[in-house]
Amino acid sequence: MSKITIALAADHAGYELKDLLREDVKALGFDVLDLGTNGPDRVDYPDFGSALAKAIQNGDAQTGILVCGSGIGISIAANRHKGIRAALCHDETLARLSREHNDANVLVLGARTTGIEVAKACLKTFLNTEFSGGRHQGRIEKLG
Ligand SMILES: O=C(CO)[C@H](O)[C@H](O)[C@H](O)COP(=O)(O)O
Repeated sequence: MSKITIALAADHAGYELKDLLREDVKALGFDVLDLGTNGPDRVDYPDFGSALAKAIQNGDAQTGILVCGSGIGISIAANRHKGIRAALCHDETLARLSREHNDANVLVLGARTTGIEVAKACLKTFLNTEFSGGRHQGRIEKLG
């Protein structure tokens, strides 16, 4: 069976946290698709949120991690794409619920709002939590 690929992307505000999380993703045994950005030069978060959403839509990755300054702009960008359920999470409870109830396929973090240890905990919980299905399944389907 082929390994699950996790795509990561960030803007200039989020690339350092993205790079830290990339190592955690690898350590958990997943393949990684890093879509940048890779330095502090200013870039536009819609470009990176959209690139990651397209990578999931076309099957290059099954799950995504997005980071911008607040997490808000890059969430909006990703969620404009059909089939993408990007969840901006500020703690482990939200990361768990985003998987159990919303079957989120993209975890979004704000590098300027969330500390490194909380971000790492959110990542681990997100990747280790299954969708609960049941009453939540029909709600997911209504999202399109
Ligand atoms: O947080 C963001 C969008 O919601 C982005 O990271 C932007 O960088 C943020 O809007 C701040 O922009 P700046 O160019 O870094 O001042």
